[in-house]
Amino acid sequence: MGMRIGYGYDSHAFKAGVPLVIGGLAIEHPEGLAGHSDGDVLLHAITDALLGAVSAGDIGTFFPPSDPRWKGAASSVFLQTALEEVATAGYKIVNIDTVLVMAKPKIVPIAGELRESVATLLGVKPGEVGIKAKTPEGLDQDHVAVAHATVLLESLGIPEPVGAMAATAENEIDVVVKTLVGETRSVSALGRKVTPFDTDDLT
Ligand SMILES: C[C@@](CO)(OP(=O)(O)O)[C@H](O)COP(=O)(O)OP(=O)(O)OC[C@H]1O[C@@H](n2ccc(N)nc2=O)[C@H](O)[C@@H]1O
Repeated sequence: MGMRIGYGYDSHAFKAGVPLVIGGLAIEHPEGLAGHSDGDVLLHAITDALLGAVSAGDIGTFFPPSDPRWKGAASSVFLQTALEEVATAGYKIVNIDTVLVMAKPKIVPIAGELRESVATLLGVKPGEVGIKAKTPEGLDQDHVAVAHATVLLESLGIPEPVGAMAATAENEIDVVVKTLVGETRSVSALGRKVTPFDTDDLT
């Protein structure tokens, strides 16, 4: 059972007159996050963490900021694509952890709702999502929202392709038959050389 780790990061500037959406949740605030899409900094970081975990590129390679199709797009669309990449690679989410760096709004009072929203979008349990926040102290970045995300994946344990399994089984049956009829076995099922068994060794 293989495991893989992914990390994602994003930043967006605050802008007046734009709705604030974080983790798929609409939040009451005088400013929102400027972006080509809905500016959901948290979902963008999570999307990149998922894509990175399966070495599938990044959000910008799938959804270029230059492409007018993604203007004002809901970031759940990007997340959905990343989830499909994870499933196609044969993995599922174990847990995810995030850090939001922003002066305002305060995240702790809405962390429970954020966790529920992100968990629903990811198809995991709220207890498998971490939501934390930091004030950008000493960074002079009060006009910016930053998000970091890490994700742990585990293999779904999808068996080998049927053809390969059949070939292995055929090889193993061949070895068993040859052993039963007394033919000298010189190659194992895995193709490694095996020292021929000599009955004289028993005497
Ligand atoms: C979600 C979207 C929807 O259009 O827009 P926003 O809402 O953030 O504006 C985009 O996917 C948001 O893509 P994002 O990846 O954050 O944008 P950028 O940072 O500008 O990177 C765009 C592309 O350029 C690549 N890139 C970026 C910087 C750099 N020095 N070298 C690069 O090769 C990135 O890997 C990415 O593939």
